Amino acid sequence: MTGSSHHASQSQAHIAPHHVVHPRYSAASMAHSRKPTHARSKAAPAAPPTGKDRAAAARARADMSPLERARPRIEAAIAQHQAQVHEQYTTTPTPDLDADILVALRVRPLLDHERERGLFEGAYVHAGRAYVYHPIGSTFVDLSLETHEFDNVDMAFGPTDDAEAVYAATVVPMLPFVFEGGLATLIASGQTGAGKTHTMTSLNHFLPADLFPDITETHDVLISYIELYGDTVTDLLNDRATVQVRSGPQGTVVVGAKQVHVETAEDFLATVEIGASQRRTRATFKNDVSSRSHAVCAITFRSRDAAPADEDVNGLLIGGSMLLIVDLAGSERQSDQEHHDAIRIKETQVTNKSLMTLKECIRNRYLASQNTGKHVHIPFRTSKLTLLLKEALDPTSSLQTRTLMIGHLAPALADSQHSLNTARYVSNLKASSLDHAQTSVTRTTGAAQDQGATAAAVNHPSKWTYKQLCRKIAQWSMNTIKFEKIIAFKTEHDDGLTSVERKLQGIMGDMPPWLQLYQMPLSVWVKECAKQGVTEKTATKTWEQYRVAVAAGRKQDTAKSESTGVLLVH
Ligand SMILES: Nc1ncnc2c1ncn2[C@@H]1O[C@H](COP(=O)(O)OP(=O)(O)OP(=O)(O)O)[C@@H](O)[C@H]1O
Repeated sequence: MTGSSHHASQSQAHIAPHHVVHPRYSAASMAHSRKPTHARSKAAPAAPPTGKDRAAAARARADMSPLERARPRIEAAIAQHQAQVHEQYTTTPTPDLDADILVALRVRPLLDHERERGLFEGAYVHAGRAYVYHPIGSTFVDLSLETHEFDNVDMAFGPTDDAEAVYAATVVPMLPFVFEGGLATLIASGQTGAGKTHTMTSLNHFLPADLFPDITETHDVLISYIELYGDTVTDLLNDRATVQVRSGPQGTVVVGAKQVHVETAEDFLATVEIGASQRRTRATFKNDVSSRSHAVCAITFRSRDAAPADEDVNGLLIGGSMLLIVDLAGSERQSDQEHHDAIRIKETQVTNKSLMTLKECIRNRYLASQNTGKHVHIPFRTSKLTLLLKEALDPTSSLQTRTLMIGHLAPALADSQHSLNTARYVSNLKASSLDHAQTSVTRTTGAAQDQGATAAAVNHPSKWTYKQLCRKIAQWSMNTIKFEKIIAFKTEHDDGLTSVERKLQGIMGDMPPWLQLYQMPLSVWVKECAKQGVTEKTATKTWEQYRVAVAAGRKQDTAKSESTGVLLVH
């Protein structure tokens, strides 16, 4: 395993200092660093490029996305950041496997077809931490990279960590807990094509070797396999018969779900294989066999010494001595749907709705864990998925539970927004862990906490007044740039509407000055500054300082789980 864990109590202590590096690689120096000179001197002398060659090269460049064009510079900046991270972190902390909530991130390898499409890596794992690089800026010239470090995850797996390593770190430690009557839940989340099914299938593949034949001496092993699509729940081990998820006096029951008794490793594998083959899949832009539904494989270990199962329960009761393996449908963004037909758009909406409900439950679980004394409602009943996961996620569950969410990240830099969403999703779940909340509360109680929170909020440029923003720009540019001449503060726009009215009418492009500046391409900024007689060097330096300030402010805002920095890609 490349990485592993952090005790919840360590998550703040481990926040890295603000990673800002200025690689300042020129295209020429990059060429030097990639090709050793002796190699070039041995090569046959190249013929000087003709006009035709130059035109072809220009055409090829125009066909490339800004990211592809900037690839050498981006990769150099990332390599430099990674070298820094290696120096900074040399050990992988051991996870606290007794925590009620554990979270992991897994970055899969880049696939051949992705490489062929010119995609390249933008996610990384080192020493139990996951890093996501996120490009900012819309053109080749003003590109920079944000670095996002996730250090409150319990485990992090990189592309070279194989399925067996993931199984050994996640499932194996859960087994004694399950045999002692606990409910262990493993949930795979992440964007479509990020590797959720790949992981969950392999966990089921390794499991029988650790169970059979010994387990059969003391326990019956029963498998149920169901699929959730919107409010429709289907039994994958019973010809896709419709079943119902209900909450009753005994707990959550999947009424009518078949429980298949397996006695050997072969039986186990064959049953799981049948269930998996019955899943609803469809080709999406990102994945040829995308799972368009959530799948839940429940493995119950019924002790022969225990009282016989409750005869009133007709189906699967989510309870103790159970391993729940949950493969969520992949999340997709609006932009991924451009290639979809009407059916797939509908599927995506259904999927996204249930994922949003799960997110809301996680958010409210976090609020509930903050010990504010207020009752926080967690809307488990809003979707079948969350109702089914209620016991696993409800802090007031009467069962002994351990829940591990593995967030899956596709490695491509082009997928960084998805990767950030997934990493934040699991980070938020970790923050809602009862163990984590207790340690945070003891470390940050009282006034110190309030002052810290206020300082963080004030530090982000979005929280500065317009005057403060102008003053900062003046200060960084040694009183040469008058920001108010570049971006005016207007409460009224040219169309006579106020900001609020524009917002209500959904008029786009109504950005506050701090965001206008953040999104302004460097070339435009330099041109505007030149009108005031400011040199390109001063304008560029000021622009860079501002982006660093935005990243630093954001780092403090999200200090619990994520630290950010900026890599300037030159
Ligand atoms: N760790 C890995 N090593 C090698 N290949 C992987 C790995 N993870 C995923 N893949 C490959 O990536 C592709 C997509 O994986 P998978 O179907 O598991 O994604 P998914 O997240 O379940 O997608 P969806 O949500 O669309 O169902 C598959 O071809 C799979 O074999």
